[in-house]
Amino acid sequence: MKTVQVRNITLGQGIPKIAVPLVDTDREALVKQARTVAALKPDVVEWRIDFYQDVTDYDKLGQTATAIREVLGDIALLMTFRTKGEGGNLILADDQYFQLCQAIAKGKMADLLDVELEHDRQEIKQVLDLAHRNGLKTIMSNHDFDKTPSETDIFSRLKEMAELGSDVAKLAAMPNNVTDVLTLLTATNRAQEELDIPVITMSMGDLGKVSRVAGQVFGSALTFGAVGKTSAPGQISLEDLRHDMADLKLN
Ligand SMILES: O=C1C[C@@](O)(C(=O)O)C[C@@H](O)[C@@H]1O
Repeated sequence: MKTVQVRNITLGQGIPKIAVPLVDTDREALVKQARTVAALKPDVVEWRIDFYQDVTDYDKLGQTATAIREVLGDIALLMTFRTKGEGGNLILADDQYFQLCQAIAKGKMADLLDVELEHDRQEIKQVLDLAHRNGLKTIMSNHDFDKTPSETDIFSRLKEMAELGSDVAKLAAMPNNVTDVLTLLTATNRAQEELDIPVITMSMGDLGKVSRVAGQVFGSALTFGAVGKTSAPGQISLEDLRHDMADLKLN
């Protein structure tokens, strides 16, 4: 598997990296929370801009990104607009979604840009290319909040992300039983063996918590941990995650 370097972290190597989401709605609260999170030194901070009140005002978005960036020091910043259908907070028409991604890339607002798979594939390719030309790395993502797709489906979605040219492929799915958790883990293991980009997966909810701590065993390169508010069901606190992952570390 190829690894991906972002600032001083290497995704796809060693113990999974930890990303902490920011879900506040205004600049002041975001900068305050970013300061609290930065002091805890996670590998990545994910700004969930679908919660930000001025997300469609690109000047304000850029200014807030700069303000967050200033308090993060060398911690990598991931910017994510999660659409409502994939568990996010807002609906955006496809053209607005891509305009937003383009503004983030052109403005070099982040180190990493989340791009969802369920959009027009040609537009996706263009936005990935634009991000790369502006020095951003990309994480393509796909979410199913109701169920867990089949192993073949999970694998082919992750593979498609790699084929589209993303640096990293991510998939989160909701399990309805233990077999679903195993399905996600099996697909993850296959993807990390067969794809040449790092893979991030998680099984959500309580049943899936095991997948959030055992990434090193099954092949997920990063896990999301909360400081205060969570951004998805089943997310574990940063503190517990660190503790549990240290216990499970492979030597
Ligand atoms: O894609 C993901 C993964 C996630 O949904 C989770 O389940 O931890 C949390 C989101 O904030 C992030 O964008």
